Amino acid sequence: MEKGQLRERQLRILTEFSQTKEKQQEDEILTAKFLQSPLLKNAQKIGLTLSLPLEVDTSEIIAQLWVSGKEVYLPRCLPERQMEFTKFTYQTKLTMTRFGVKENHEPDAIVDNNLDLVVVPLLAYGQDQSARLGFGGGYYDRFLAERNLTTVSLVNSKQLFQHTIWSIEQTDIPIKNYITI
Ligand SMILES: Nc1nc2c(c(=O)[nH]1)N(C=O)[C@@H](CNc1ccc(C(=O)N[C@@H](CCC(=O)O)C(=O)O)cc1)CN2
Ligand SMILES: Nc1ncnc2c1ncn2[C@@H]1O[C@H](COP(=O)(O)OP(=O)(O)OP(=O)(O)O)[C@@H](O)[C@H]1O
Repeated sequence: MEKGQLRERQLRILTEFSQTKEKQQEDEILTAKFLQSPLLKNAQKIGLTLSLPLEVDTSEIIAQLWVSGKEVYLPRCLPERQMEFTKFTYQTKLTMTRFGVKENHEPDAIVDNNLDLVVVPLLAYGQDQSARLGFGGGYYDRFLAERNLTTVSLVNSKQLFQHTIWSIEQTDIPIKNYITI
């Protein structure tokens, strides 16, 4: 299957799922599993996103990372599909982007891409090839291609595929670690 075709299908399925109690329950399980994950133990600087409703909810994770004294970094999109991470605290001023997520575009933002762990958002995850399907901007593939960072994805029941049923590209970076329900 072409990526674009599966992306459209996943957007529809995940939007529908986002309105259910099951989605909320899965978010809670994924949050708990992530917070207990050995990947987090020695990680101080964590990169993750502010989730859209159709994505795995990251809000409680961010709150708990702050409580445990870890540093949270959010991506911001730059020209030419580049991306960088900015430090996120309760005081950070955010502005809404056309994509629909808030980002820190303040001139004094603290930029740091040397993260200990990056939680990578997705629409689909193919277990057999550690393959990831995202929104199609190619932001994470470009970002990860330039660095050797530890990555993990949180994958709910609608996002999980035992077999990668879409055609992967040369530039797709596998996400080696995943946590699912
Ligand atoms: N919650 C969340 N934040 C995230 C991501 C994500 O997947 N989830 N991203 C994961 O990568 C980055 C943003 N990804 C994007 C992916 C695609 C387009 C995109 O297709 N833009 C269209 C124009 C849309 C518009 O401006 O109306 C385009 O460039 O053609 C934009 C951002 C960073 N932040
Ligand atoms: N490192 C790269 N260099 C040049 N082009 C790239 C690179 N990585 C990805 N691309 C291109 O960017 C486009 C979008 O990539 P892809 O469909 O994999 O995005 P995605 O991983 O779903 O999106 P995102 O990471 O933004 O969620 C593709 O045309 C792909 O070939």
